[in-house]
Amino acid sequence: MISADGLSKRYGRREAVSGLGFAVEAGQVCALLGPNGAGKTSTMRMLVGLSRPDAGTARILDEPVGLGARVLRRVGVLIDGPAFVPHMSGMANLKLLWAATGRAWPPPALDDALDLAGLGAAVGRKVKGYSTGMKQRLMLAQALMRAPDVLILDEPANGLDPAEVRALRERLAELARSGAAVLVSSHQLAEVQQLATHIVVMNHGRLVASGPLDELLGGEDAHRVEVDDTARAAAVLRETRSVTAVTVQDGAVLVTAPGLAPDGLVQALVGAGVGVLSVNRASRTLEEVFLTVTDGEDEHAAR
Ligand SMILES: Nc1ncnc2c1ncn2[C@@H]1O[C@H](COP(=O)(O)OP(=O)(O)OP(=O)(O)O)[C@@H](O)[C@H]1O
Repeated sequence: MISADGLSKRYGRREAVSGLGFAVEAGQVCALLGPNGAGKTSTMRMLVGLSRPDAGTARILDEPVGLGARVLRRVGVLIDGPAFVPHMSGMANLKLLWAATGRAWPPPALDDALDLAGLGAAVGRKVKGYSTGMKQRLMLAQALMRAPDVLILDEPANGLDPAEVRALRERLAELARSGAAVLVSSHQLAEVQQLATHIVVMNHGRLVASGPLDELLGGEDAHRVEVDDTARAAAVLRETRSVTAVTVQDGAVLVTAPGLAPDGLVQALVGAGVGVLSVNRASRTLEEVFLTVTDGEDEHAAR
């Protein structure tokens, strides 16, 4: 539903996005992650036709994207924020933005979108009196009111309080369940871990990791094994069939072994004379994965 193929963008001599490729299918909530300046916003702008790639293609629902492309009517977008007219009410601003689509008022999902925005009577007040969070929620309402098949949201949780973040998460999950493809950028890794089904991680404009969240976190194939001799255990496991990765960390051995049950690991170790104290599932946090694939670059979400 959303695809980037060889997407590249330069600003002067700086290459903001380099040969980026990924896809988001219907039913997926994909989080686009990366340290500050990694190229997330530049990528999203190209995906919705707000800027032209220097190379590569952006497609939505199998159609190439460009400024004013028809397919964009089916996309809910929150990037940089729409320019609300400050002396008009929230509702009048929504009407104005909707008028640009050439379709009759009201939009198909207006009530749900307003519900999520939770502005209540304030939707009738002038936007210039809105707080940052209220403006952000009005922006979300404009992205969601069209009942989009595709959502592309740049840091949608910015300025929202925890209850609002949760409501947003639930709504995005609901939209994905009903067949939408959702791409969100975020710095809030703990939040992303609860929301995303897939992740794409960028660093310095390039793709550094992508795939289903479960797989990237280790899934069922990763184990943490406590033994009496980590060096020997690591050597034995590296020679064991099905084992694809072995690392020693904090006095334990982390093993990835697709298709091998914990019993198999214990047998291999005990058979080689290594004492096994415990074997547990070793899923990593998204923060650990993020810091590993971005070489620990500053990430303000790590707070
Ligand atoms: N219009 C522009 N002109 C010049 N340089 C730009 C422009 N937009 C972005 N850049 C540069 O391109 C790089 C990628 O920026 P981008 O905003 O896409 O990153 P980001 O991952 O969204 O960052 P953040 O998480 O801080 O929002 C940065 O080095 C940025 O300074």
